[in-house]
Amino acid sequence: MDTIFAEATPPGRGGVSIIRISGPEARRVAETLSGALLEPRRAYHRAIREGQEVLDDALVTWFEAGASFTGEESAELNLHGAPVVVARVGQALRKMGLRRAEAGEFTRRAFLNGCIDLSQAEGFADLLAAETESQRRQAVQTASGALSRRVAHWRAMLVEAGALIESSVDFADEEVPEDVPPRVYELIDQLREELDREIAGHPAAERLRTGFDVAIVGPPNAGKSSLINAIARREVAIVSAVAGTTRDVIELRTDLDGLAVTFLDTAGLRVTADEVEAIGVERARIRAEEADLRIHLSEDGQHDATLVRDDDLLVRTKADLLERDDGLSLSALTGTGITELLTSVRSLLSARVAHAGLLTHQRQADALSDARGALDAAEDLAPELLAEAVRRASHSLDLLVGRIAPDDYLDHIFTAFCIGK
Ligand SMILES: Nc1nc2c(ncn2[C@@H]2O[C@H](COP(=O)(O)OP(=O)(O)OP(=O)(O)O)[C@@H](O)[C@H]2O)c(=O)[nH]1
Ligand SMILES: [K+]
Ligand SMILES: [Mg+2]
Repeated sequence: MDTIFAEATPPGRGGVSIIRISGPEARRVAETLSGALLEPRRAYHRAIREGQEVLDDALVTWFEAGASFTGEESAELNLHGAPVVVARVGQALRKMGLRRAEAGEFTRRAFLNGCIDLSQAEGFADLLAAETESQRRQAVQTASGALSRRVAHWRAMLVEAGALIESSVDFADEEVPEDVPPRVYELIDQLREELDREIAGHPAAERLRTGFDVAIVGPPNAGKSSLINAIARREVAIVSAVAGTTRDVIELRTDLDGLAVTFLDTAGLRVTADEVEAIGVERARIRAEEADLRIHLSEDGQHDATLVRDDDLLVRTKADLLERDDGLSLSALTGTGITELLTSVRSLLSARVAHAGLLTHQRQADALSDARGALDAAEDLAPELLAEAVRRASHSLDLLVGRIAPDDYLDHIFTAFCIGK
């Protein structure tokens, strides 16, 4: 492994910029710049020098191999947060033979050195992308190894089952059909149940991570764009008295009390001879069908029944014009009913993720489903085949946490990180 470096803080001005160095030369390089650093994990206040020239003064820390994020010897320079300082120190490091790290390379090294597994690396990537409180909480859980611990528990069950099967096969008389100890079936039963439960919790967990789509639908002039503007508290969509104003789907990303929710303003649903509007209506239907929830707006209480699903909200608009107001209604003009509507959306969606599991990525769910599939019909298998099934299930669990992982998949994960992570 060569020694790499990168700034760990975003480009631009700030209080501090951190340059991270990792690899066998980390301590030597840090000492060349700043003088002897006796103890690891201690911050030294030093001048950073290239020859006689002082580049900055900084806090310098080094970490011994085995006690750092990457698992390698590493060092950190806390510099003043000015791009020119970072650029100049970076230049000095390159002159000393260090290579600038690629995106995600520190995390990749942490993975390759066994400090974290693949699911944790995915957790770190999710944490960097997190925008809401629930996404942060979930990502921290994954990054700190919640899924890894669960997998270790399932693996231990498979190891026990495998050992029991092996021993029954080894000692069996060739003529007599071997008996698999009943404990094996208990273990497999329990495992199947636990895997099923975890797999069932995957869609909710993934939704929590990616966020929800809520489509606002209804006939032209129902007030859909007015509603999305009221939610955004700014003009994200054109509002006009002309029916058929909105054509493109307009997305508004929001943090709904900790939940990531994207509201979609859509074209008013009607049959139209206008070619462009017709495309808009078609898109509106598709996005409405794909959304997690729909808010059906209308002035008169009429809704397109073909698009209404179980939990959907049916809401009358322009409540300020209504004489009698029964059921859910709102006015984008006066603001009445909007907080209540958002509260309903929030509680409908959070009810759906109440049983979110630990599988936040399709890849993880696929691996776990493979493990579960290997244990189908275990009761009907001869001992050798049962042992093979247990091995296959173990293998799938190994893939899940990335003990075995194809290079291109690793590339896919780690390049999603930023430089310096
Ligand atoms: N009085 C009243 N008028 C409203 C309200 N909401 C919207 N309007 C008016 O209704 C008309 C249509 O509003 P839009 O928000 O453009 O309706 P839309 O559903 O997006 O219409 P399309 O994009 O054409 O499908 C505009 O003239 C708005 O000012 C409301 O709460 N009260
Ligand atoms: K309109
Ligand atoms: Mg509109």
